[in-house]
Amino acid sequence: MITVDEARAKLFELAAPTPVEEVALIEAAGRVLARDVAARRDQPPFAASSMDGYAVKTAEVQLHAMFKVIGEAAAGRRFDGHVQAGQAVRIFTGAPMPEGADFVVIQEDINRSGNLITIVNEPGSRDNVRPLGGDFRAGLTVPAPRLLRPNDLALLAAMNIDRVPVHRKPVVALISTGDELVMPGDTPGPDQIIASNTFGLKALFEEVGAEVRMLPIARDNHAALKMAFDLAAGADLVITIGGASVGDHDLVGEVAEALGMERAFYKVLMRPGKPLMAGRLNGAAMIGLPGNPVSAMVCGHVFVVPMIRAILGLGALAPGLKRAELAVDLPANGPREHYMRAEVNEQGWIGVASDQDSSFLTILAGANALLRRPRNDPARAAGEVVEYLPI
Ligand SMILES: Nc1nc2c(c(=O)[nH]1)N[C@H]1C(S)=C(S)[C@@H](COP(=O)(O)OP(=O)(O)OC[C@H]3O[C@@H](n4cnc5c(N)ncnc54)[C@H](O)[C@@H]3O)O[C@H]1N2
Ligand code: MOO
Repeated sequence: MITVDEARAKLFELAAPTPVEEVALIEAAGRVLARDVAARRDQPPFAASSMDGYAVKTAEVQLHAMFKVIGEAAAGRRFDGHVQAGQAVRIFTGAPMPEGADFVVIQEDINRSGNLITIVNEPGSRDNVRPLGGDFRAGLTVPAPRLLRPNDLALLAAMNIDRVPVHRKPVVALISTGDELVMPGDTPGPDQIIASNTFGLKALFEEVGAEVRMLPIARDNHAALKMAFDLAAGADLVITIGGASVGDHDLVGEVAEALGMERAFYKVLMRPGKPLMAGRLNGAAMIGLPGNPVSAMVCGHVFVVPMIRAILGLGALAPGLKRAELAVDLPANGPREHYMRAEVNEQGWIGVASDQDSSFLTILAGANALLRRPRNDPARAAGEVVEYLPI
């Protein structure tokens, strides 16, 4: 058996980044920028007023000074003349500064009578002018790779970039396997349960930018599993759930190998998630997740999410762990790295769920963290600092 880190490294070897495609900026939220993009203009493209008020010459700004208003500058419509000594231009936020003026006295500090204004409050030294290119100059790059967040989209729009090069969304095919499974809403037979894993995993993988195809449930026989793999053709990543262990009906590895799967590994020193398998199948990466619902979700967080990020060009990085103080004592851990369902409270203390059964979804849904116990970690006392993966 290999360790969690070794398994993740082997998964990263199977994770080829998807090709680059161009999408409209309006579609680019959550996509991964694949090439540096450069601003097409300066922002602001002219010195602009940052306040509503009156544009004047700095040298003339003092309490009780008087000016004659000779025109107006609004956002989108500049004042064409030149401001001379003793003159002011009515100006609004975002408007280009008129030539000859380099200070905006805010209107709250002005008394106006007809075309005459007087500075009636101490105007201070802030000129209220945004210099040309103060935010960015043409040519400033947004470097790739970068997961495009809402703030990035606003920046790219301001840079006048209407199309962006991004990695194509990896297509993930999800296959539940098992005679016991029916879909939510169906009527299960007396020995059947509802397929739950695919729903959690689909949401998890879509959250990190994959396009997920949920395939029909495959029954526990060679023909059904083969058909499921056929339906998965074209996916970048084929993920099966269940049938990974050692029982007589656990056929996934057997069928995948008969179809040409080159195995990268089988079984990981991990709890839950031991019977994890991976390999390459017809040019796609293939992962066989264990069927236990919590095991499948934990493997999704610990392995598949980082792998999807790598396929998206974001690099081969383990998921970021955080630290918290233990709220309880913990016994020594065994030889498998343990991901315990846990809850971190607002004070930064972490407590573990009392039942760590790898099939209990109520406990997983109530957790906000997976507390990571390293292999053979000694007993830990309340107050010690431990690592966890936020979920
Ligand atoms: N003799 C041994 N038995 C088992 C071992 C072992 O080492 N020796 N490992 C155990 C561990 S650990 C796990 S985890 C499970 C994993 O088994 P499989 O991957 O073969 O999964 P199944 O047997 O098909 O299912 C296990 C469990 O999960 C339920 N299941 C499966 N798929 C779904 C789904 N899509 N949605 C909801 N629930 C699902 C299934 O009904 C079973 O209850 O093996 C242990 N056994
Ligand atoms: O993957 Mo299993 O959970 O170790 O029960």
